[in-house]
Amino acid sequence: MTTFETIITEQRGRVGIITLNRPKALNALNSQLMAEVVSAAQAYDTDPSVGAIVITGSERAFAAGADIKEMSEKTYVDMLSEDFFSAWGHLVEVRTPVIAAVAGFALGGGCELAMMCDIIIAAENAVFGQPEINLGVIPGIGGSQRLTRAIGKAKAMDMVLTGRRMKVEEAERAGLVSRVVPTESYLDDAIAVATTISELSLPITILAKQAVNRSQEVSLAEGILFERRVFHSTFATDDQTEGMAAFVEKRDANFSHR
Ligand SMILES: CC(C)=CC(=O)SCCNC(=O)CCNC(=O)[C@H](O)C(C)(C)COP(=O)(O)OP(=O)(O)OC[C@H]1O[C@@H](n2cnc3c(N)ncnc32)[C@H](O)[C@@H]1OP(=O)(O)O
Repeated sequence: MTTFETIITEQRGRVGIITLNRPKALNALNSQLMAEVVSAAQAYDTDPSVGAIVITGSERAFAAGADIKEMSEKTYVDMLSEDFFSAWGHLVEVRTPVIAAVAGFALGGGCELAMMCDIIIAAENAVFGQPEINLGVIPGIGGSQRLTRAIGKAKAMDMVLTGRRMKVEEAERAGLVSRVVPTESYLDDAIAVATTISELSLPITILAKQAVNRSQEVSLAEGILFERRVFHSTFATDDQTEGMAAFVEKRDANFSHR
């Protein structure tokens, strides 16, 4: 068993849950916390008993950003030689579907962490923003890129250049979040979505995630070819045989994740 200091991990059924646990600092993301998040996510990713991962914070803050106090001590050469923030990118290499359950502040690195996940389930009190401009810096964990892809250049420019915060209704309209749910139940709602995914075929959910993610990287023609080849490959799985047989026989599918 791995003991973490700044996160709590728990498995419920086939769902692995990672809870950020720096409440006094509103879950500010320091290097240790992010290393622990990546390590926990990688461990769940290689565990066949886990079919979906949920990353969450507290009702007050998903995460109020990268840790400003940690960064304030650093020089340009520190940042360059440490390649600061590069290690956080390993989270997007996780193949198992990852859901962000966001309540309260999701600012700066908090918003960027949510955007590294595959689905964002947001509580009614969630607030998103990229306020780095107020600190004399710019987003550094993908915010200028992923936010622009998620909500378009017009709104992303507005957010990044003014540092303004976006309430959840606007975030949903803009396409940043997948679902808005009551604050009282946001974590249960996110776990329910994760449970649904985790009970489907794991190899097929991995392929589905890869296909959607490919659309962010390549041309439409290349993406469609990639999708078709991956679709063909699903016919090499037991779960394709089972899923289609279950439909024909009018029963629930019993996926073996093979
Ligand atoms: C630079 C890159 C690439 C990425 C970034 O993420 S930069 C950071 C972006 N985030 C921000 O600028 C938000 C900073 N935080 C705030 O503006 C406020 O804390 C707030 C609006 C989220 C909440 O304000 P509130 O008055 O309710 O609470 P505070 O007293 O301000 O905070 C409580 C406690 O948490 C510490 N805190 C909050 N955010 C951070 C952070 N990003 N880094 C480090 N520490 C943070 C805050 O200092 C306070 O702790 P102390 O009382 O011990 O100072």
